This record gives sequence, C-alpha cells and structure tokens, in this order.
Amino acid sequence: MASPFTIYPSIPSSMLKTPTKTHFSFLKTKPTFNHIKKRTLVLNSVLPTETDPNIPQTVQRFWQWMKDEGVVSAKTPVKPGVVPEGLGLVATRGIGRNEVVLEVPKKFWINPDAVASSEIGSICSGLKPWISVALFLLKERFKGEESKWKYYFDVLPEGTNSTIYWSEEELLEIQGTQLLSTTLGVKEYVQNEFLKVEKEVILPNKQLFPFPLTMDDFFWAFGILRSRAFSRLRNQNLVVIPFADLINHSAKVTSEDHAHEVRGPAGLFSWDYLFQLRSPLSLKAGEQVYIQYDLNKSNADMALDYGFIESSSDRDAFTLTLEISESDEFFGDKLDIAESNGLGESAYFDIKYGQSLPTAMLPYLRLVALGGSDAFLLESIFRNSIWGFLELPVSRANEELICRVVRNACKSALSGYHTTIEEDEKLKEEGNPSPRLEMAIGIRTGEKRVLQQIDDIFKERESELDFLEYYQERRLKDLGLVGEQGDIIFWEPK
Ligand SMILES: C[S@@+](CC[C@H](N)C(=O)[O-])C[C@H]1O[C@@H](n2cnc3c(N)ncnc32)[C@H](O)[C@@H]1O
Repeated sequence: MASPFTIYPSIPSSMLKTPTKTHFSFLKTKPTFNHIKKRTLVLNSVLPTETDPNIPQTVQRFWQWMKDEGVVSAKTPVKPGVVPEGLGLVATRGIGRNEVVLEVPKKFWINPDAVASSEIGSICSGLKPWISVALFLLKERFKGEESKWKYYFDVLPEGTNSTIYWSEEELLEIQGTQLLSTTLGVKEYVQNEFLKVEKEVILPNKQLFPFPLTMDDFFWAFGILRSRAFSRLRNQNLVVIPFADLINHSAKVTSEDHAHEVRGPAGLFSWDYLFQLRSPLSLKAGEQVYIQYDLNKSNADMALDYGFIESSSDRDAFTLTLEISESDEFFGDKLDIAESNGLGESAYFDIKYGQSLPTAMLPYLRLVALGGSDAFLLESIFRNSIWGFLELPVSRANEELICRVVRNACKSALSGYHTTIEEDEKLKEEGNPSPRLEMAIGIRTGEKRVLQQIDDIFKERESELDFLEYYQERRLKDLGLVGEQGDIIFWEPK
C-alpha cells in the first residue's frame, strides 16, 4: 500500500547543525601546498618535550616561542608531548581537578576579530566568519617566516581522519550510512563556498593572495577549523587558540565546562582577555590532560569533525526525518498543529542507541498519519487539545499505520548497508583494521544497531495493538460512559 506520509531514514541531520565545540587535525590525501611540511610524530607513547630527544624540532621551536612570548612559564603544569592521538598536552607535575593548565592571551587567538584587523580584513568583512578565518589561516601559512604564527603553523597537522578526506575507496566502506550522505553534502558545500570565494574575493585581490590557493588548501583550512576551533565561549563562537588546541579528547571526561574566557595579566605590563583551560581530572606527572570535546555529538559527528569515534555504543545514533506531505488533504491543518508545537513540515528526530524515542516523535508520527475516521480531530475546536490527544494512541488504524511505515523505513535503510552487524563484528575480531576502516565499521554497525532498535520498538508496539487504549475509549471513560473493564455503562432512567 502506498504510504500516506514520508520517512527519510537517510537524510543527515548533522549537515544542518553548525559546528559546535571543535578540536583538531586531519590527513589530506593530496597536499598541494608545496611549502606545507610533513609533520612526523612518534606515536604510541607519552613523551614530554624536554626529556624526549625524538620530539619534533618543530614542536620544540613552538614551545620555545610560547615561552619567549610569556604564554608559558615555569609555573605552567603541562607541555606538548607525542601521544597516541598525535600531539597532546602532558602534565609535568601532579595537577588537581579543575586546576588551570594553561592561559593564552587574546593577541594569539585566531578568530574573526584577528582577521578584521589584518591586511585581508577589509575584503573579508562580508564573508561568513569561518570563511574569513579559513582565508586568514591560508594567508598566514603562505607568509611562512613572515607570519607571527609561523611556529604554530609548523605544528599543525596536514590532516585528520575526518571522512571529508577519505578516498572514494575508503568511502565505499560507509556506503548506505547517513555519515556518507552527510560527508558528501559537507564536501559539496565546502566546494561551492570555495568556488564562490575564489571568484569574488581571492582572484580579484591577487595582490593579497599572491599564491596559488586550491580547493585542497581550502579543505585543509576547513578541516583545521572543524577539528580545532573552540566555540561556545562567552564572546567567541569560532576561535583557534594555539597551544590550547593541542588538547585531546577522552570519553573518561564527562563534563564540558573546561574552557573559559577570563581577564588577567597578559605579559609584564598588560592586562587582556585570556583563554583559560582547566583540567577536568586530577592527574599525575606524565599523564596526558584530556577534555571532553562535545557530549552531544554522535559518532558520525565525531568522525566528520575530528576524524575519530568512540568505541562504546553511547554515541551511536540515527536521524529519522518525517514529513507532512504537501499532497496530504489535511496538509494545512497538520502544518498548523505541528508549528504550534514547535515543529514544521519536516521534523528531524535523532534517535540514540539505548535511549527512548524523542518525546515529540510519536505525536508527530500520529499527526502525519492522521486521516479517515480520525480526521475530525483536526477540526479547529480541538486545536488546543490535539497535541495532548496525539501523545497517546489515537486509533488502531493510526497506530498500525505508524508501526508499519516506520518498520518499512528501517528495513529499507538496513538493506542499504553492504554488511550485516555480524559480518562487521567478525571483521573487527579478525584483524587489525586501519583507523579509517575501524571507524567505518564502527559507524555502520552503530547505525544498524539503532535501526534495529527502532524496528524492535515498533514491532513490540504492533504486537500490542489489540490491547492499547485509543482516543474513543479514553473519551468515553472521561465522560463516565465506560467502566474500568471496558464495559459500556448505559444510562438507565430511574
Ligand atoms: C584539537 S586537535 C588535538 C591535537 C592533535 N592531537 C594534534 O596532534 O595536533 C584534535 C585532533 O586530535 C586527534 N584526537 C583528539 N582526541 C582524540 C582521540 N581521543 N582519539 C583519536 N584522535 C584524537 C584527532 O585527530 C583530532 O582531530
């Protein structure tokens, strides 16, 4: 039977979200900037700067610069180290929980204000903030020795494992996933933005960009911002903070409130805004300082933004997109009801593994499916109470329809993956997959698990259809016309 409403199991929600708190590196497959130096790091151990002769010279020079500028002093309880995540910050002594680990004065921040007061400020004023900061990063990087941030650029990675940098072959490993469509959507968006800014800003201002600036370079800058920029600070929505951006993420940290903008001494005689980072955990000397990047991000968001995922299923998620069809004969009434309840013609529901369905999902589903003999509920006299009615089953036909449509959508989405959960688990057990393959397996397993969970919920509901209480019975009960056992109470004249 043709479905009266539409469910898109594969429309990505994260594309619609703006970048939230971000952090760190990437792995560009084809670097085109000739002057970009390869960053070589020794992995697998925690080796703090001064005791490790293998620490890259670039990192040592960066650290010396931070000392010379007074950002780092003998009191600073961390230093850069080579860690499994690339570079990271390592405690040089015991650090208490909530103790300040670093403070970086505003003059080192890279944000739209820094762009505005730079030589490209006037031509960037009308641009989206992230694009102006991306151009600034590219310009400063090109300046090399001339750039105030030259030592910082030397320690920036060439890329991360974000899916925006995956080859076509690597992307095949996530076929059928929402992450794939999000990744392709984001890539297309960045490409279009590049073509636009190239035509309108870069090419007409050759004197300010006297170097070849390619799409790959723009993707590099985008990836740096997506993985390293801090947001949600009091006055800052997009700011890259050298030194602070060396901090890695750990799932062990379960709070997010580590970064603050404070006023304080910034040099011998000056006072300025400082970006301050506190350690969420207490640490021993030699241990790495971690923060929590973002508790709300799904594993797909993490893969796209940072190029890694968490192994636990807590971040597995799937977004169901529901839509009131324009061809629905009750379109206007349904839209009005949806809008009065904070929703719209389309609604996105992020469903997380192990968690119950979002509260508005069932009412919205019932609304979209409403029709036939239930359509009287759409009449305007019920407008103030309809959402309350929809929070509970309306009729058997309506409830049966939502179960059927959701289950079909789950089955159809599940058939789009090229492996089963069992095959993925076997692959994980079998070998030592590369970081990207491991992410791909984790993402597709996670999405399938959530789809399976949604299907199970509606399967169970389907089996209860005969026992649920529907609108008419509730109404009769409210009027005192039905007994607790469901027997009809007739009015009998005395
Ligand atoms: C803000 S940077 C942190 C510094 C970075 N490790 C570096 O070498 O420059 C964020 C990047 O670090 C890496 N990273 C951070 N936490 C990680 C984790 N828990 N597992 C794997 N990679 C991580 C990812 O490449 C991420 O994009």
